[in-house]
Amino acid sequence: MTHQDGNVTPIPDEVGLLYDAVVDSAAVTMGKNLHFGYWEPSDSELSFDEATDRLTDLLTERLRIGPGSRLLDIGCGVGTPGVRIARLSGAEVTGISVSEEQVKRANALARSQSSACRAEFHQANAMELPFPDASFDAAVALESMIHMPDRGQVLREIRRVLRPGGRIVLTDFHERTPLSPAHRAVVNQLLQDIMCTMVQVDDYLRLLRAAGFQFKEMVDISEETVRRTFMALAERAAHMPTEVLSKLGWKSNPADMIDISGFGYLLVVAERPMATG
Ligand SMILES: C[S@@+](CC[C@H](N)C(=O)[O-])C[C@H]1O[C@@H](n2cnc3c(N)ncnc32)[C@H](O)[C@@H]1O
Repeated sequence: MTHQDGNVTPIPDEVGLLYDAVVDSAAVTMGKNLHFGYWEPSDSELSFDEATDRLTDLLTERLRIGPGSRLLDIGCGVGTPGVRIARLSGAEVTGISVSEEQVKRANALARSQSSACRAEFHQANAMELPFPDASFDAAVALESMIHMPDRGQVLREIRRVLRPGGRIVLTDFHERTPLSPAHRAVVNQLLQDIMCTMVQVDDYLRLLRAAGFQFKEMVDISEETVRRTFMALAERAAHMPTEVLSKLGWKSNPADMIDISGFGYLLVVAERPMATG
């Protein structure tokens, strides 16, 4: 469905088919992590792949998990972040994605690790999580909320499957400053290409409260993520064989996003309150 602002509501089955279709070309463009990189000003030498792992670690620090914890990874991609978190934290990770192909690759990656690394992946829709109440200690949604048709519904589902005191740590795209009509057209094309939407800067406080979460932290990490990620993607796209590029089906060009400062990237942390209700 196309809205007045040009945004299109993603349909989970279609998002899954999109990721199935681009699984190989996305690996060439994005690498093994399907998310933005994170660079501090002092990290000028960090490669895109290192910077995407850095973003995973930034979220992991906030999850407060360790050996014996159970983590739900919502929108697990090809398993790179989930396996990394399992390996480095000792937590037991259950990941879900709507893409069957991604889940196959994620489970193959998990099997290639030592038996001390406990991670498994399933095809499932975050709008209806197939898990019992209070069955996880924490949840992470690394750049998957962007694809959800209803963020409020997903947050309610996450709250349900978290134990009291459990944390959700997520990232999302947001409109950081009002976009000019020309910039909005470029951003909307990108959002349509990858079947996602972005939020307004104050949406999360309302969404979290309505889902019964206690707000903990919200950081705008656009400065550390957006510009350099689009520079890296533009650089890769410029050297990519045309058949790989055409498989991705992008009408947008990452180079056009580099100077759009109104497109932002948010890190959000919330907790299911201890008192249940
Ligand atoms: C941008 S990728 C991020 C993947 C992974 N978190 C990473 O950082 O590498 C978005 C992921 O969200 C998943 N996803 C999108 N909509 C979903 C839904 N409704 N339920 C579960 N997963 C979903 C996609 O299949 C994909 O794995």
